[in-house]
Amino acid sequence: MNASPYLLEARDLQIRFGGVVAADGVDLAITEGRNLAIIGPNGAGKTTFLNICTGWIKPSRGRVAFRGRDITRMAPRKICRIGIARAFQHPQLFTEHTAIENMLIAASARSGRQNPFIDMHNLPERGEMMHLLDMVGCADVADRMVVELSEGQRKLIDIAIALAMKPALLLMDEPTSGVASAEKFQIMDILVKTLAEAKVTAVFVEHDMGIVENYADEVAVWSGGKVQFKGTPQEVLQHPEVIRDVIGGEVA
Ligand SMILES: Nc1ncnc2c1ncn2[C@@H]1O[C@H](COP(=O)(O)OP(=O)(O)OP(=O)(O)O)[C@@H](O)[C@H]1O
Repeated sequence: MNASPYLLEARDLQIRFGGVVAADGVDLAITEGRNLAIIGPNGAGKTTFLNICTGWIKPSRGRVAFRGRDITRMAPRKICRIGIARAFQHPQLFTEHTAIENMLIAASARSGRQNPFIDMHNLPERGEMMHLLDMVGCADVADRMVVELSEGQRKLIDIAIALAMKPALLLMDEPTSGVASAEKFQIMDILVKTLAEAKVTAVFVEHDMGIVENYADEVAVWSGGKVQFKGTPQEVLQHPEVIRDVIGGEVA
């Protein structure tokens, strides 16, 4: 039973790498259904937070709970199985395979059926994987080699792979980085709609304030290894310290 009102709750996270304090008492609560953007200057500890939540880094102090369950010392594979998926800044795809083949490779890994001689195209998950590609608007490129696709399409396929794990929470590092400006909003439209349909809450690190303003329900501002503010995009993006330290503009 989930005794916590939050989907994910981080309390007092601390980690240092040599002389660098990458998390210095991080406190953050994420509510189910409220997409959260993480913003902040380079080196503030944003990616470190995602790494702690996915089990890749163990904090020296503090606790992370997912649906009230302590996951601080849990292995990444187990964290993924209980409902936290991750998508990276650079999509982790096999570029010399087609989009559907990438989906089917992920389906094989999910089921633990990693036989190199298996007839991938006849896997029972093919229908499900085509449906996921369809959800992210990539069904028409299912048989195209990933190397031929745009960065935006690769990002969407990477998200479709993450959704194959049936997560409740998807953590993304800069979902629109490397995507042509004209394509960014289109990608985010598809992404946010797909995640809402799949009932997945998104947390995304983002440097583009236009994306934050349009697609986040809440924004957490990272600075010096901790969360300095949290609020709606309207509240946060007009905060004088955020304008000065993160957006880099003149304070009115
Ligand atoms: N594995 C590591 N070993 C040593 N130092 C690290 C490690 N991971 C992160 N750091 C350092 O910790 C600090 C926070 O890094 P992190 O990548 O979390 O910041 P960030 O806010 O995501 O930055 P950016 O916006 O540039 O991606 C940085 O100074 C970084 O160099």
